[in-house]
Amino acid sequence: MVDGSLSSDVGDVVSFESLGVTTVVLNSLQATHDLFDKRSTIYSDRPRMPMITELCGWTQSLGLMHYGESWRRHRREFHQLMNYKEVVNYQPLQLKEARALVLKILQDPEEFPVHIRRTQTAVIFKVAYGIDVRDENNKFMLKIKEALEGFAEAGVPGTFLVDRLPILKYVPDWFPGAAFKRKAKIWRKQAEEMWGAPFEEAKKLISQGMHSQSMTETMLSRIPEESERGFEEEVVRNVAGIAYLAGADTTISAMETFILAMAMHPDLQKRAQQEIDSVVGPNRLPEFADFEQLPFVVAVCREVLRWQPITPLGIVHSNTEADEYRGYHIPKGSMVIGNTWAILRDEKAYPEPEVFKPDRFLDKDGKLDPNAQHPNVAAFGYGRRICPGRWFGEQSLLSMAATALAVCDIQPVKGEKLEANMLHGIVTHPAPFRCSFRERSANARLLAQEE
Ligand code: HEM
Repeated sequence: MVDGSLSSDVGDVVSFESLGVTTVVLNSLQATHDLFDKRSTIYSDRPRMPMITELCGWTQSLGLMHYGESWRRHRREFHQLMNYKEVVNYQPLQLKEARALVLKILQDPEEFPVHIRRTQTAVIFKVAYGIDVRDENNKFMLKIKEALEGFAEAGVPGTFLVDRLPILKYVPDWFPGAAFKRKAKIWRKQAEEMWGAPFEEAKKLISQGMHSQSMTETMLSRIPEESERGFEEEVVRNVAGIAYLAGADTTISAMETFILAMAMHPDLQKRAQQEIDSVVGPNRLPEFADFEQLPFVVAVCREVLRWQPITPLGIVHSNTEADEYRGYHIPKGSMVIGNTWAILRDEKAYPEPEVFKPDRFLDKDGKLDPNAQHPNVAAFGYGRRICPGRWFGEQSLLSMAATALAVCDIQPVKGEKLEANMLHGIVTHPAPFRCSFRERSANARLLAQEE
């Protein structure tokens, strides 16, 4: 194989090599299933990224951890508080914040992306730490912003030579060309503060009895007496921290895409509103128990996740053993990418894939069709690393979407044509767009205010 050159004509598996590292891209559901599910014991690692993990200290991030005992321990702890049964406990908060969100958007429609961000931040901070965070100039938010700037540079494999030549991590800081080590020192300190500050604050509030229930509180209370407290607390800190880092931006993107889709498709929006009106009636707003009778609204949210995948290339996996697949040799430590974009745009599963069409998830009676391919086959990643926050994320999207549909009409700004222009990154967002929000009735607004 030649450096950097594509080496496959098979189509749903592409492999290439660059600077000694093999990258394998899996473009079909079958291929992701074959490797990430059936061979999950060897395809659940993350690639080694010495700059961001070993030097900048992001080893505490569950999303970047190597597959092994520590990852399992963190993942188990996270799952215990975020599994599909437990997330029901967060529904009242999610609904309350969804209602506050539509009111803020109606008051100040131009800033709707800011309000979505603030809402998601508030929800996740409350759930993770029991702390109320309302604006982005809050001390925790500023620390996160600072640390994420470092992450944006150091977390892209290949930006720093040390990712290709890990031995470089041992050169002394003063060595010519070791600017990366001096940068890493600063970013490490920022990352430490980002993970540490809200956790310490939550602990302080707990000890003062001024604290509402949170993941941090529950996890701390479960630490057995006889265990090593320092290590156990570190796990708690890491698990609470990753909830915000992995969960906020992704959910924000989903809600932005929902608004874009509704503004682009007034007919579909009207249908979803009519469904809500007929099931929920004029005297209350949608609640989670209603979703069983709101198949079209649920289908709209599924289509949001499919139409513009939030993580188009997922998060890279790596293999802990050399392997063979469809005639390819996949050396140990390769970068293995599930091409979520290709899977969710597969014409066989999703005819006219570029069209926003919630009906693809419904049967002829308008019910959710169990035979339609659910976007969760790829939207939340794969195998043992599949997103453990997916139930929480789906609940957030459903609650915000249904509340917005019940209370507002979402429309393009007069004279402007909206298109799906996306800004692609690890997390994709719609490029900034404008739209208008009008309250559907004074009564609906009042119901939201009652919260
Ligand atoms: C619509 C929203 C979301 C999307 C599209 C999404 C997507 C993803 C994807 C693609 C991965 C990588 C999976 C893989 O490696 O194959 C992931 C990992 C992860 N997500 Fe999410 N996510 C969302 C919401 C959330 C939320 C709300 C939370 C937390 C409450 C969360 C927590 C995590 C964590 C902790 C990981 C790392 C798992 C690991 O490496 O073992 N995510 N997510």
